[in-house]
Amino acid sequence: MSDPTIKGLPPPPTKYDGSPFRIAIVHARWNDAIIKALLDGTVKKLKEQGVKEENIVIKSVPGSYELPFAAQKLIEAGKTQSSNAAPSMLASTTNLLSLIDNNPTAPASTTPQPAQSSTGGASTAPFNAIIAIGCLIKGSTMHFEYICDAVTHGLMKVQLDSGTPVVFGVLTALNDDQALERAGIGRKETKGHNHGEDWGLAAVELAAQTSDWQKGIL
Ligand SMILES: Nc1c(NC[C@H](O)[C@H](O)[C@H](O)CO)[nH]c(=O)[nH]c1=O
Ligand SMILES: CC(=O)[C@@H](O)COP(=O)(O)O
Repeated sequence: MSDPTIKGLPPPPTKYDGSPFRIAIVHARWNDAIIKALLDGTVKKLKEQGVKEENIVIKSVPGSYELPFAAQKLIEAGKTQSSNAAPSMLASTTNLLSLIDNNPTAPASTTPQPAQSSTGGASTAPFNAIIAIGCLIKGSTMHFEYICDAVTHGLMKVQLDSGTPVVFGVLTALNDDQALERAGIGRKETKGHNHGEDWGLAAVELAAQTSDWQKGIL
């Protein structure tokens, strides 16, 4: 492996508070010993930065090729949940008019509920970031190259089209040891570095920065 004093992700310039955010992780199940280590590293870092466990949604798909589609659908599902949790403005307006008519039988006003329930339960806000986790290991055909290319471009397209950050958590390893070392479970003494930790950091940073940028805060 290359010199760790040169290559790698330095600590973030700002310690971001993850507590307001809702993160979805979608992981492939191929090469599951490596996936499990990556997933553990990702969740550990998310929690270290304050993301609440109830606001971390974890879903799985068979393989990495399914990650872009799943990421797209999870983003849509998060937005659907959010709109379902906030009663429509029409319903609120109707109730307001009923109250003006002094109609005692009118239903109570349906003030839109906050995304975070009053009991502090799981948020129903749209996801602030998606982390797509997979592990592709080169075999003896070109299958590896085609999936790597499709998944990489697919995940990038999902994030640019949706405006929701999608962290690229896909290992593209030429052999087992490369994958094991990048999951921090290498067979050599050093064991390597768990890239899942980097992905958890990236997700909270992009969630925080995107939240500011959407409000015009630079
Ligand atoms: N060989 C690997 C795969 N292959 C499966 C595909 O990702 C996909 O699930 C299948 O072609 C059905 O659409 N997936 C990985 O994640 N890792 C591999 O090494
Ligand atoms: C990444 C893959 O699809 C690869 O593991 C499949 O192996 P093979 O090319 O030997 O079929």
